[in-house]
Amino acid sequence: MDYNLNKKQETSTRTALKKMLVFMRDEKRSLLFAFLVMILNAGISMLTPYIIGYTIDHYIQTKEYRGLIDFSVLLFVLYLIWAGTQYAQTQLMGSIGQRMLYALRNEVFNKLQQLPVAFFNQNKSGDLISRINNDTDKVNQFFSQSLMRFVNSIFLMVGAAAFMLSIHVELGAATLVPAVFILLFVLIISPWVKRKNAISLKSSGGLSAQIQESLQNFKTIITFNRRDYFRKRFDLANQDNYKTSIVAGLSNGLFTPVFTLFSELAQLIVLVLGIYLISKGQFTIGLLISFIAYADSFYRPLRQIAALWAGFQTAMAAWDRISVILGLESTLIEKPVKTNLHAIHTPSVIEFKNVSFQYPDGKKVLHHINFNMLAGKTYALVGPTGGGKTTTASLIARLYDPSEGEILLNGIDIRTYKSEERTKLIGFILQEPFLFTGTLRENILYGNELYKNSSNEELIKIIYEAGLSGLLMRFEKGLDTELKATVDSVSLGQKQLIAFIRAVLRRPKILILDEATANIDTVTEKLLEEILNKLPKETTRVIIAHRLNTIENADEIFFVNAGEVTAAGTLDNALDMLLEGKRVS
Ligand SMILES: Nc1ncnc2c1ncn2[C@@H]1O[C@H](COP(=O)(O)OP(=O)(O)OP(=O)(O)O)[C@@H](O)[C@H]1O
Repeated sequence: MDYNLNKKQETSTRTALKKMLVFMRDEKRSLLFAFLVMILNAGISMLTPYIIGYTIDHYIQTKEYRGLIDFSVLLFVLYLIWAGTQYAQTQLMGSIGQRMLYALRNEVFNKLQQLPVAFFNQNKSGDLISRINNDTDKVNQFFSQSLMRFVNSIFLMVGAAAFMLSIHVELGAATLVPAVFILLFVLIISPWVKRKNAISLKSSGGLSAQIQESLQNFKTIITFNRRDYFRKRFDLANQDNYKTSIVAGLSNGLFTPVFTLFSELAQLIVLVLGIYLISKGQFTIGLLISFIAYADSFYRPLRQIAALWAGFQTAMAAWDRISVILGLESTLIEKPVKTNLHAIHTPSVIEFKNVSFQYPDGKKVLHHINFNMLAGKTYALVGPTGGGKTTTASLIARLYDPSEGEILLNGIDIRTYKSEERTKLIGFILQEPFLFTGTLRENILYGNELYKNSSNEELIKIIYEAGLSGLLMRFEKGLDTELKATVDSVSLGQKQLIAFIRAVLRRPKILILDEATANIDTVTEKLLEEILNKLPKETTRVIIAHRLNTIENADEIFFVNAGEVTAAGTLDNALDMLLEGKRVS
């Protein structure tokens, strides 16, 4: 499956909105309450111009000041309620927005946890971080700050239009004509504006990926004195971001002047037609004052919508970028179990049946491979760089699924195992082990359900029994040694030791070591070998190594190259195959 997020099609605003509404289901009650408060607020805004017009016509022009006082008190009370509801809706929508942002970030992050390795191969982490942080924030900004004003404006407009039409149908209709042009303008231009915003957000993601890449590789940059290279690349990404942001800004800025122009036109229509009607005796001054206020109540929110519309388009573009992640499904699904797990008795712990594999966008790495591995045996995978050893091991651990063929784990299709079952059975020490920020204890118990509640004393005893105490002693503060994910506080060799303890303590049935001793001194390597020998006798070991001395005790050696996995027989044979120049084709 193609997981490249930047190749995914953008969706229409309507589809995006529909998806967003599904996401808002948990906030239904709070939103309903906020909307009720909003209606009350908008209702008061609608009523006050009418009361003012009424007061002018009935009490000021007739000089009945008693009524003027009563209506002034009424207006004051209404303004107080208006202020209270204004505050309440800001608070309500602000907290709904924050809750949604929290839930949205969680949802995106959880989705990332479910996606397979292929997804992370195809997307840059900087861009993903930008989607989780920047894009969710754009959506939140719209929700917490603009949505309320947006809806409020719509209520005000509908109310104002209704009042205008009920006071004088012809004058009301004439006042609303410019709004029709505004609507047409919005319909025509919005998709283009959204696209410009999407390009700008994509470029922000690219910039973030660029920053992340150079921060991650700062040592190489300094060693090769290639600061200029990364500066240039950064400069290019920054320029692109600058240009696309300017275009997005310009397109966003189109709404306000057009809206303002048409709303001024509407005011002009009201004044000219209104005065004409008064001169004909068909309208009163009080009604005209109310009418002007209503026209303002209609077009002021419209101008506000103009300002918010750009934010809405940005939020929709950001939402698109988030929802493509949420819409992804892992292709590494669990197949329904076809066979009773206990019914199968096979000596093969792993079996490749006619397996072919190709990376998305990559070439075919394995062609119709068949081999099997027996319980308790040690297997070595050797071959030239880029030959396909790590790929073969990754398939054993189901980091990917074969493009063709089948892999059996204990005689059953590996795809039928639940991920927790499978990871319990298979331990994989990667070429570049990753440590998390935390203590050594936390790092070695990562993903270990067996000992997660053991005390330090119990754990030390377990480590001792597993023969791992020699490795633990390499760390001055033992299990309490503080480790950091980003800082080189531990050497690569030490990281490999930690990954080794981590994998062995999970007591897997298959232990895969991918160049796991490449950065370890010979004495420690001997120690690792002893530990490997101490593993329960049914544990299958799969060792990938370039240093042939590490695999001399293997029961079987597979030569992996040019799409093939061939049993090499003896170590000498494997050496010959390597020297015979059987390089990657
Ligand atoms: N994530 C990936 N996407 C696309 N192609 C990949 C990916 N990982 C590896 N490859 C390609 O697959 C082929 C086999 O790579 P693999 O890492 O399995 O080789 P290897 O034998 O383990 O090499 P090494 O000894 O250097 O670790 C190479 O041509 C490599 O470029």
